[in-house]
Amino acid sequence: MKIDIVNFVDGARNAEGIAVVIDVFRAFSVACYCFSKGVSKIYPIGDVDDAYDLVKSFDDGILVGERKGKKLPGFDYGNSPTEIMAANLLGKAVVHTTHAGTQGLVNAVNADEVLTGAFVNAKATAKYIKDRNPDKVTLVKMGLEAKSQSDEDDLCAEYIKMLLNNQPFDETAIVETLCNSPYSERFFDPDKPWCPSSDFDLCLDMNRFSFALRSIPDETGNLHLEKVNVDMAEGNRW
Ligand SMILES: O=C(O)[C@H](CS(=O)(=O)O)OP(=O)(O)O
Repeated sequence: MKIDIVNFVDGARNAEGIAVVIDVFRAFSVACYCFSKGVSKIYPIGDVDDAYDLVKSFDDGILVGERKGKKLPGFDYGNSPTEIMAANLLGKAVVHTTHAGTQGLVNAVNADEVLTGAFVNAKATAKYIKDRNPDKVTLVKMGLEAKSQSDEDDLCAEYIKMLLNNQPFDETAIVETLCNSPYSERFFDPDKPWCPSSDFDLCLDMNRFSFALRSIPDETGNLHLEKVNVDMAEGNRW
């Protein structure tokens, strides 16, 4: 299995094999928490106006997402796992647009299969890939605003790569590193209430979920995320 690590929208566009689009803070942590709250579907969208249009086609649709970290006008929830955990989302269709994460999914058009990447389901994602045994895996780090490197996505890519290679990785050290990272400061800044410290904790709740999220087009051509439960006991070497 050849594993490449690439960056941002260009990296997503050129990703081959199984692509894992990684966005720890916060898009793909949020997506996992949405499924844990019983949403029916998540539609990752690039353009904000497309999100406003798409949600109108659902009786039970809600808008989740951000630009510059803040909830968008008319949206039901920000890109915040804390908000998602407090919401009643059973059966809702989530239309999700974010500055970085969802841009990677909509641009990963050359991959055979596209998955989301986050710490909350990293082992399940790696196990899913190992079971598929692909020739090529591309780990796409979306970083800050899909423009610059960020510690959490770099570490998550390294972590998934080590899991795929059956190598040990100190998960406690990941959390410690991120506690002291400048990329985590916004979660502890009283002037940024849209990034609560509980989001930091929820995004770093390592391997809380035993499912992978696949991004696949539906019959109308819109992408949606599909939850794939992964048997973590059978053949689990971690
Ligand atoms: O909502 C977030 O935390 C980020 C903001 S930014 O793009 O990294 O500045 O959005 P996401 O798309 O989840 O990375």
